[in-house]
Amino acid sequence: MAFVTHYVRRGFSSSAVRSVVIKNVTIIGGGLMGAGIAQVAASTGHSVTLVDTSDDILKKSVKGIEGSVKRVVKKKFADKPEAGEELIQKVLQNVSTSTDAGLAVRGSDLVVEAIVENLKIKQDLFATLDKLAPAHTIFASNTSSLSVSDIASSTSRLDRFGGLHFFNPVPMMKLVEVIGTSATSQETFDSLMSFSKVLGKTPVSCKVRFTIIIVAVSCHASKEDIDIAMKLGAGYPMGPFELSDYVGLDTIKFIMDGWSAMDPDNPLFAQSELLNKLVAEGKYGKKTGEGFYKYK
Ligand SMILES: CC(=O)CC(=O)SCCNC(=O)CCNC(=O)[C@H](O)C(C)(C)COP(=O)(O)OP(=O)(O)OC[C@H]1O[C@@H](n2cnc3c(N)ncnc32)[C@H](O)[C@@H]1OP(=O)(O)O
Ligand SMILES: NC(=O)C1=CN([C@@H]2O[C@H](COP(=O)(O)OP(=O)(O)OC[C@H]3O[C@@H](n4cnc5c(N)ncnc54)[C@H](O)[C@@H]3O)[C@@H](O)[C@H]2O)C=CC1
Repeated sequence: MAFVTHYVRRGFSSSAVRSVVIKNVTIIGGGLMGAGIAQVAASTGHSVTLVDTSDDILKKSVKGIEGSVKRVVKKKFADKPEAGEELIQKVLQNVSTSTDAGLAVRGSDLVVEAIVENLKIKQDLFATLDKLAPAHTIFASNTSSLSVSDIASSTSRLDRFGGLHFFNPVPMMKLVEVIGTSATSQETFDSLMSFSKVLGKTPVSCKVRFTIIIVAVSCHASKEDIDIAMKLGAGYPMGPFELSDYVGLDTIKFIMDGWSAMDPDNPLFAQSELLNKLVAEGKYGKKTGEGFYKYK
């Protein structure tokens, strides 16, 4: 572990703040987001351990990382194939995998959690890791919709806990939302901001909402018409149904159910029969080959 001292402006005054230099990162969850976060962390020189529940899933994650970094290289190093090959090798060397989260966090400066969007499961994971990770290790959740304070409450390191909300696809999307709870220390917050910048991202401190997706799944026009309207009329790169398939309908349902539980009378969060049906049939979107649209 190392510290740097730098100056931040808060209001009209500046104050010296230390932030943890993050070198070793454990990422829990090797799905869409975890694999993407592992890729960008590895390509910016971090030593990454990617954790999931089985070796088969992890093999798929690493294959996905390799495929994605090759896409980046094809664009970025079109004229410099050797530099491109070097980056591919660097990423693959910097990523190791494990099915033992407790073991993986032992040498970590930062743990980023990107598992299923379920409060109890995230709390249980962090409660276990809290007992095993070194005292200095910062914990961060990539949650889309849950309260970071609620997740952190299962640990005894409230000051070293925050949200790091990346966007999908992680290698392409520049934004990272850094979320500090009322208990997050300034040092932790600054460390998460610095880490995001080192990854080449633009960190901001704010909350996220998916009103467009929610309005779309509750709406009665055809999905094709809504997607075309949002792309051609509003300049969105993907329409809300395409984007829902891209995010994962299982994740969208976790988010909507969570908000519905918090605000049951809000018609925006009313159950969508179509969404429920697709999820019940295992049609989660692009990752399973079918969601609102078919991808096979
Ligand atoms: C749920 C949450 O909590 C928060 C969220 O993340 S919400 C989701 C936020 N994300 C968005 O809104 C994404 C909206 N979509 C987009 O920005 C774009 O459609 C996109 C960047 C995903 C793809 O770009 P595109 O131009 O539409 O399509 P596409 O031709 O597939 O990609 C262009 C290039 O981007 C790059 N690219 C796209 N996806 C990539 C990936 N996963 N890895 C690496 N490179 C990628 C590649 O260079 C690709 O070129 P090749 O196909 O030749 O490899
Ligand atoms: N899909 C998206 O566009 C975005 C998702 N998020 C958030 O990121 C998190 C992950 O989402 P995705 O990557 O899309 O999900 P995903 O379903 O693609 O991947 C989740 C992975 O976590 C693994 N996992 C589940 N429980 C685990 C445990 N206890 N220990 C280790 N691994 C475990 C699963 O096997 C799976 O591989 C969620 O909180 C989601 O809300 C945030 C931004 C965008």
